Amino acid sequence: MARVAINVDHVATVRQARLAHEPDPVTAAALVELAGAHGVVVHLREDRRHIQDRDVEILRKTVKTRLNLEMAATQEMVQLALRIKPDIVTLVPEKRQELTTEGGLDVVLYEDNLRQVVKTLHDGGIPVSLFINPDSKQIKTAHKIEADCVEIHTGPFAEATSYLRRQEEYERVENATKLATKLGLVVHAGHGVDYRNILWLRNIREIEEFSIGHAVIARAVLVGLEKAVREMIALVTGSWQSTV
Ligand SMILES: CC(=O)[C@@H](O)[C@H](O)COP(=O)(O)O
Ligand SMILES: NCC(=O)COP(=O)(O)O
Repeated sequence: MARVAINVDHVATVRQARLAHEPDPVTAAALVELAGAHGVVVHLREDRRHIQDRDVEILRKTVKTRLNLEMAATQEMVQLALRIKPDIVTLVPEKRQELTTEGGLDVVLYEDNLRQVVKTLHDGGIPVSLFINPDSKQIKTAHKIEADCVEIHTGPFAEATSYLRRQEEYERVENATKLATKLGLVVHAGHGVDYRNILWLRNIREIEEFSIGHAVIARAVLVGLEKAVREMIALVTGSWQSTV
């Protein structure tokens, strides 16, 4: 059975919208672990638009499952990872202007630099995953530069608007997963995974872990809203003496 790691970035997105203290991704991480998640994922972006350095430092002390730090393959981030020592680093491409990660890391183009970054992280005792498109060249190069794991980018599959496109993208994810597994790489999958498309992806048995963020945080806002409003009304009417 595949593991489920929950990305709590967008708890921090809400907090940063007001530069407030809440909601706290550290509290969210504790709750996702209580709910049975097998890991916590955070993407420390270079522009610090959601997760902050302090969050990662505290999470390193509080996460009891596995802390997966997603980051760009830059000197700054590598030094930070070596200091904080997450359980695994996932190297992802980053563009300042993007709304979210737009594509996989081009391991073929940046082979030499990525080999060096993988080695530096390994020397620091940190396993490395590469977030890549479901493409055989990318997978073979990830294996060549001694990554431990690949996270197959499921965004194009998730965004497919017709059944035919979805089927094609699903097959790409499936073939890529099988090739990576054959080469001995651990396979994770993520981006855009939601409560509907997971019913397809869960059939790919070789995927060892799903990395899911936005869909879970978005649903949490909605399924938790009713309780939050009832609690506020109870406080206003005096029918509940809160200890919040
Ligand atoms: C690499 C990936 O697919 C996600 O972790 C994503 O980058 C989350 O962060 P954003 O939503 O800021 O893109
Ligand atoms: N690596 C993917 C991830 O952490 C979450 O992506 P999303 O579910 O927020 O699209």
